[in-house]
Amino acid sequence: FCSFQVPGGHVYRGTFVHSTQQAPLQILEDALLGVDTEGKIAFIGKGAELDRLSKTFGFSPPDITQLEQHEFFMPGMVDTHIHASQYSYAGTALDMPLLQWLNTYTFPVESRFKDLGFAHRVYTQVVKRTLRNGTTTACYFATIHTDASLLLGQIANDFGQRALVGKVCMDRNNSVKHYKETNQESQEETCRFIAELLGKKYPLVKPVVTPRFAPSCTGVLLGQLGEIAKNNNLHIQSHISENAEEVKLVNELFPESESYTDVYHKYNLLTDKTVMAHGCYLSDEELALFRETGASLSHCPNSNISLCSGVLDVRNVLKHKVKLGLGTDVAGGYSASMLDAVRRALDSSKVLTIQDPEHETLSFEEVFRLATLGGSQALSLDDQTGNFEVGKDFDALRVNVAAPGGPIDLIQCDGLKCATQHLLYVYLSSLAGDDRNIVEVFVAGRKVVPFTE
Ligand SMILES: O=c1[nH]c(=O)c2nc[nH]c2[nH]1
Ligand SMILES: [Zn+2]
Repeated sequence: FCSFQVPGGHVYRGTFVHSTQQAPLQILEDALLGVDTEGKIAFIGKGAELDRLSKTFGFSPPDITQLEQHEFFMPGMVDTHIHASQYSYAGTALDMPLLQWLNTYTFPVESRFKDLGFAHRVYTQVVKRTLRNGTTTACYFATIHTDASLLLGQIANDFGQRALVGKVCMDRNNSVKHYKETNQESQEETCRFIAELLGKKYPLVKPVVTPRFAPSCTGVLLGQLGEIAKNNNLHIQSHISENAEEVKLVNELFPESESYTDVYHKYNLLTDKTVMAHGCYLSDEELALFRETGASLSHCPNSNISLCSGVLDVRNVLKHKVKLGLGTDVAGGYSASMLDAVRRALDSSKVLTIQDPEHETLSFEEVFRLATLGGSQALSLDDQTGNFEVGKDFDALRVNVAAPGGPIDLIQCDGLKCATQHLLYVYLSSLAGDDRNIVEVFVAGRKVVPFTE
């Protein structure tokens, strides 16, 4: 804590809400939280401990930022799966199932990212939009284009977002001419992407090895990407078992494998730094393999519904002790906001309960954890972010539930002090709080929203 010094550091006083391993929702009323000069949480204590904390950490009362009534801090949200390139057509083209949707809309749009001007426009918009909506950490798919993917890394760094960035790999695609690589190109460009992105030494932006999904990659490429990830100790992301037709196709393309999960496992693509999107049709045996390897799942409920793909049984995934976070999956998911992912996750769980009253519906507290701590665990970044533990980076949203001009009327709280749990509930899951309620966003202690320019 010796690096803590006001004015370099910062102290906040007010209500903090976050999740821990033990509790999906912990509410800390009148807490004091100090951020050191490196952007890490130096201490978190009670307001009543002001004297002791101010002596230990060397700050004085005027240095403290006091939250207003109806405000709280929550951890920044972690989007474990988003296609930055597809933000260019988010909100449209949701009238087909996955494989036809890819061929008809997705591949033609993604092929345009050869144009760096177009890439710059879209990538700037998606980074700003997600940050403004409280995504402090994003795990991005870009496209097959190395230079445009590097540009996405630069833009995330410039705006101060924590990000994993993947140059997409695909050496199999018969539908859109030129939107594929040879096996050799994919391997060489992946190596160039990794070397150049790591060479930038961005503190919060890292490369992630990104085979698009098994149907877009030959076994040879999958094996090479497994090697590259292993040799460089890198994250891996892809898609798995999203849609029934896709699962059938994978069984046909990889007849020697026992399951979709087995395909990735054979090529060393399931590690404790792997995140796979969807997983709607995984068997219990496949989930057991996820658990054994430490690989995680990204639950993308908006996309699952929008493309009529399936409904992930999150409760079953959690029972298997598989790490799980939430993803927007733009543009299969039409919203880039993690608040939407929270609501869709709750709705999807309720659909399962309608189908089977024995199903144990997810609580809003559990989904809150998935959007924050769960996501950081799914990305193996929970040593750095996900909640307000001393030593982690201060990635936080300052939320004002009653923000002027915002979408929430706090009728039930008229004249009363609202219970924090009620405030969080109306903001997150029922009264559709949105970016108007997120008055400030911090990543690693730095205020990144409102934007400075
Ligand atoms: O939702 C999805 N979006 C994609 O871009 C994609 N590619 C393979 N599988 C996919 N699923
Ligand atoms: Zn996806």
